[in-house]
Formats: sequence, structure tokens, C-alpha cells
Amino acid sequence: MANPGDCCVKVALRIRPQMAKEKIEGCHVCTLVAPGEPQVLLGKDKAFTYDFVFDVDSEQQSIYQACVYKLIEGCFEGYNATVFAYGQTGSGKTYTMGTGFDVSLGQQEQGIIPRAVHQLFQGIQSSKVRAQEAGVQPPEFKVSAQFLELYNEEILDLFDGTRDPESRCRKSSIKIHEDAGGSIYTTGVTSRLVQSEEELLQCLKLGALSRTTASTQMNAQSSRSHAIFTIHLCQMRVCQQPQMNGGGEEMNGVDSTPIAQPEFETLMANRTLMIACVSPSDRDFMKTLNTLKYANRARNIKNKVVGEPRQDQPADQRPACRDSPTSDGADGV
Ligand SMILES: Nc1ncnc2c1ncn2[C@@H]1O[C@H](COP(=O)(O)OP(=O)(O)OP(=O)(O)O)[C@@H](O)[C@H]1O
Repeated sequence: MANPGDCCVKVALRIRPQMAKEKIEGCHVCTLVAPGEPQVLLGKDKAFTYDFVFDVDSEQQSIYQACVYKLIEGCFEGYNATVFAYGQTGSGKTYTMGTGFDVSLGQQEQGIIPRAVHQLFQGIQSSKVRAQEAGVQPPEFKVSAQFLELYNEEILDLFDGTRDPESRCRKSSIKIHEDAGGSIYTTGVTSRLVQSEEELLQCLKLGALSRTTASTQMNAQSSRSHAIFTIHLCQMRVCQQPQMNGGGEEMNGVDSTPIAQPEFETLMANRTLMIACVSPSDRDFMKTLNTLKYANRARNIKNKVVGEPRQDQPADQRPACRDSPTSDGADGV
């Protein structure tokens, strides 16, 4: 039984449509989603339940609305949000998360990252407009990004312009540390400060370009690596709202709205989202089964809510969720 302060990783399952090749080669669909339920049946008797299940015809927009939108909203309250995709090669992770190359795709096909970038900048704009309408000083935000790649157990900095192809094999200077509270952090990573949505998407695109790609039997565009795109949103100045204390101070990552405990718990509970991506074809049955089992285990990972957020606390001293370590995994974006 979970403690009141514990919250689980949310898990969404996404089944991609069959590819033309799979249809031509006579693969059968071996997944069945229960109507109106977040349940999937694999084969005849392997049933799994998740927080969300998206069948083959699900659209990018509906997935974003259902399980990512609120996470990004929470970032304006000072909380971290993590969304990651998991699954076998060619299962739709890159399609679901999106890359900077999505600009050539239609609006409807845009993945999670470009949508999140858009929502972040819209949120910034709305905060400024609200402040202006209220006759107070508009808040200032600092947005920066980092883009890392894990490849052959090595961490590469995708924003490191000095890294020429020959030096790829040399060890990068990035280090992973764990602080006394068990939080993981990195040093030696390039941070790009950006001013606009377009600039952030351009960073994503440039980083994605330098990703180490190698084709695999399954997926000609396969990345064969794990990529982590991190966006830091920092509110530099508190809105001077008459009903608030301490307005106008320079702070890092502060929010302007006190959060009630039930809302806080909801936010924390939604903090980490894993999107398990699978193929519907019977040829991939065993790999899909492994992903479904792993995704099921991930639902039991607890994030520890350490305390209650305080209005006057900088974001980096706020109650934080701590993820239990995950076990083995397949490809991720
Ligand atoms: N929901 C979807 N709708 C339409 N096409 C999709 C969908 N999901 C994936 N695809 C297509 O399937 C192919 C494989 O998807 P994708 O490249 O996203 O897989 P991946 O899991 O990222 O693979 P890898 O781990 O090898 O990088 C791509 O051509 C992609 O456009």
C-alpha cells in the first residue's frame, strides 16, 4: 500500500499503426484495446491495464492533451516534469516524442516536444499579458536547454559544437553525480539560452542532427541511442500582485500562486510519464510482451513527495519527487 506522500509514475501505452511493410508481409494485428478502458489484450489472454492506452488510430494532439498538457502547466508552478518514451526499435518513440525535424510534418503530426515547447512559450506570454492587464511588472523568464545522448554507455553533448566526428570516440567531460538527497545531476553539459519558441526548436533540430544514427534491420531511421532533451524554465521576477507577500524580489524558479495540498499531490502524482510504445503486429509479439510487462512494473515506481511547497521557497529547495531507480530498459527518447 502506498504512503500518502508517495506517487507513482504514470504509464501510457501507445500502439502504432501497422507499417506498409508489415501489411505486405502478412503480419496480423495481435493487440486489442478494450473500448473505453485503459486496457489492452495481447494475443488471446495477456491483459494489461495502464493509466492511458492509445490505440493505432490515436492522434498526437489527443495524446498530448490527455497526458502531457497538465505536466507542462505544472512547470509554471515550479515543478519538474519528465516524459519519456520506451519501446523496441521502430515502435514509434521518435514519432511520439517528436524531433526538430517535425517542422516538415503537418501540425497534426507534431510530437510531444515541439508541442511542449509551444505550450511553454505560450504560458510565458500569457503570464506577461496577465501582469500587464493587472498593472503590475511582467515576470521575466529565462529558458535554457540541454541535449544529451547516451550511446554505447557513453554520454555525448549534442550541443557541443566543438565535438568533431573524430573526437566522438573520446570520452566526454560530462559527469553524472548524485547529491546527498539522492537527486541525480550532471556537470559539464552545454546549456543553450533561448529567447523564443523558434530558437528552442532550432536547438532541438541541430541537436537531433548530430545524434548518432545507424540503421537497423527493423527501422532504417533508427537512432540506436537514448536522447534526453531538457528544458529549464526559470522565472526571474515575481509578479507584484497586491494580495501576495514578497512581490518584486529576484528569485529563481518561483511561482506566483500558492498551491493547495490536494492540487500539489495531483501535480506530483503526474510528474513522470512513461509512454510505452509498441507495434501491433504478431511478428513483434514477444518484444511487445516484454514492453508491456516492463511498463506494468514501471507503474509501481514511487516518487517520494518530501514536503509541501512554500510560497517563499526557491524552486530548487522545493519539495521534490525522487524517482526510484528503474531497472533494465529498451530504447528510449
Ligand atoms: N503513431 C504513428 N503513426 C504513424 N506512423 C508512425 C507512428 N508511430 C511510428 N510511426 C512510423 O513508424 C516508423 C518507426 O517509428 P519511430 O522511428 O518513431 O520508431 P522508434 O521507436 O523511435 O525507433 P528507434 O528506437 O529505432 O529509433 C517511422 O517511420 C514512423 O514515422
